[in-house]
Amino acid sequence: MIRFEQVTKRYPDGTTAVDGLSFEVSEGELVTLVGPSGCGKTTTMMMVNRLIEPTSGRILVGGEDIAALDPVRLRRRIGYVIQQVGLFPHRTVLDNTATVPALLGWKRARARARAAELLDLVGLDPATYGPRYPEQLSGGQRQRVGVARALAADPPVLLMDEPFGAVDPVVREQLQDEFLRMQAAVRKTVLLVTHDIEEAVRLGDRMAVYGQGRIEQFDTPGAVLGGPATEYVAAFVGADRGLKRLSVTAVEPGDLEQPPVARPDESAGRAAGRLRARGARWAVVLDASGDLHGWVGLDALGAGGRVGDLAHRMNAWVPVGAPLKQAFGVMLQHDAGWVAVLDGARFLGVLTPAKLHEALRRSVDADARGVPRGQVGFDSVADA
Ligand SMILES: Nc1ncnc2c1ncn2[C@@H]1O[C@H](COP(=O)(O)OP(=O)(O)OP(=O)(O)O)[C@@H](O)[C@H]1O
Repeated sequence: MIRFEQVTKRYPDGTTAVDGLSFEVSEGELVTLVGPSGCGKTTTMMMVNRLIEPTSGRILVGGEDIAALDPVRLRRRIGYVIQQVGLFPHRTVLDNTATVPALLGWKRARARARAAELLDLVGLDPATYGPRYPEQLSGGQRQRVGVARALAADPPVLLMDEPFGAVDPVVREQLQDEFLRMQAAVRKTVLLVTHDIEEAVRLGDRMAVYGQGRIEQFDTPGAVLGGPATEYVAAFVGADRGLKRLSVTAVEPGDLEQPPVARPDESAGRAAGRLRARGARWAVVLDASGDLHGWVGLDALGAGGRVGDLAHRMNAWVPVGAPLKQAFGVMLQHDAGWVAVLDGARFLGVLTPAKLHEALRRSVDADARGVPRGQVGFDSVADA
């Protein structure tokens, strides 16, 4: 969808911002460009919508050499989100969002209807926020409007330059989550510039790690963390890259242990006997179709009666396909030695710290062997 062929940009003062860059972004793929300040990320991105012209080489978008296209028409096919959102202060949020459709000559009613739909998509209620002015929004909300505006004319390509850079870490993570959910639905071809390695790992289907004006490694986050191509990349991704892998490795059914099971209508005494026989201290409570009802401890079963009346709600759970990092977080939050893994309402098993470690090892080994990351990703989380 976006293809760089030996692209070099030299500024008039002699600075070589990018040097012989070649890479390709597939349709519907999100590629993050990450690297230290001044390494050429923004220059790379701005050559795609011709805000900067390359010195040599070719860039193709949708198979067409963009040098031959009218820049204004090209830009209408490319959404652009920047850190200083650049909303028009005297226009309402709704009109800001409708900017590009209006430029494209859409009828006012249609442009506004589309803008309302987009605000909704980025999590802003159009009735509440549409009539406001940008200064009446928080930084995170402004950022969302920036994304909505970029998507308004439904461009196939989205360029994002540090789109979540201007907000605090908590809001930032929230915006990233929302963006991933949205991207799973709209599947744009996205180039996203960031200097934050965590963000690059979290958001990218693949990531390009920049050295000075060059890409040092272009691969899935798992592969970059598991096998940095150069010393430089290893230093850049950091000594804690094992930890970062938690974000890109998914919980899979094969990682799970099966605790004893009790039925809600079963007598407490019978269930307690089974637990003792297995040397277990608790059981999951599942109904006949395998849906999770809760859990029950051996101590509670001493009270007698029916298991269903003694069971606790299961709070420590994650959907299958969730990143290990999320599972680990839930484990810590509930101070539990395990976390239940569900497929919809159906109970699949529990992830224990030992199994979490095994899963991490599996992903390191798989990447070392060059095996693709399977179904790892956030779409599966968003769908769950
Ligand atoms: N108009 C210009 N004239 C001369 N040099 C420039 C110009 N714009 C950028 N550069 C230089 O080109 C190099 C790459 O800049 P670029 O903005 O692409 O980096 P970046 O990786 O996006 O950095 P940052 O993360 O700080 O935004 C830098 O050395 C920068 O100083």
